[in-house]
Amino acid sequence: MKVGVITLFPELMDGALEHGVIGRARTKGQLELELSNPRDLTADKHRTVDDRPFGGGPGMVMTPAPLSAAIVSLKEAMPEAPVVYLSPQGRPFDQAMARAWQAHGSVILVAGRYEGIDERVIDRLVDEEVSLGDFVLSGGEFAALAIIDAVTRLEPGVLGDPLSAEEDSFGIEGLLDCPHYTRPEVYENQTVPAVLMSGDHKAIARWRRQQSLARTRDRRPELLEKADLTKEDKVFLTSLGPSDGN
Ligand SMILES: CN1CCN(c2ccccc2CNc2ccc(C(N)=O)cn2)CC1
Repeated sequence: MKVGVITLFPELMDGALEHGVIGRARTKGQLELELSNPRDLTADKHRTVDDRPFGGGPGMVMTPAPLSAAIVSLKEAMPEAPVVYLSPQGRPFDQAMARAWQAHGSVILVAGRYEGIDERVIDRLVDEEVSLGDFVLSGGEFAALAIIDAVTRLEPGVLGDPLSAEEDSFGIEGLLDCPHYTRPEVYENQTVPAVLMSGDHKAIARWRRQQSLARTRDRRPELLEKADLTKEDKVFLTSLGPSDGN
């Protein structure tokens, strides 16, 4: 997987992607990260990357020239990669998008700062505007990091057990994950569901599936509409009483 990121804070991106699963994927060459800083592509002495907004108003806007130069430099290195701008105005990011970008093999992410970027850069160079959710961040970097993590996990060989990428929430046809337990068997007088201690793998799989179904119905019923449920799933769901919301 090749990921390009345009950011004014390359060290922030680098540092956050040196650890754990993602750090190992970089070491193993499963994830290639290419960063481009618009400040390095400025022409003036003060290395200016922002300016006041036309029409007035608070804050600053990222100027088009250095930002465009940074995007073009990564497009040259990754000509097939879609250019994705992270912003609250974007299409909601989801697991399907992560799978699509992993399958495509490369993506260029534009992390905005200030009040945003000059619209002419979006018109000319951005293929897609994407949002992590309805909230505001100081910059697009943390949104880019979340996307890089979600996409890299799907790269074959990155996760020890390939099934766990599938078993993540939204991996099992979009159902929420079941509860997890580990040692000690009794913790603060709380025990572990007996079925998990039974060694009956069929019963354990059924319990986990039913927990996922019940949780999804209680917390995110709209996801159930999109999930492809078996007959047994549907029988179980009808057997549940009114949702307790947890
Ligand atoms: C104070 N301003 C900071 C800059 N910001 C802004 C505006 C436009 C583009 C990028 C940003 C960077 N912020 C992001 C980015 C993504 C998300 C998301 N939901 O994916 C939330 N926030 C607007 C607000």
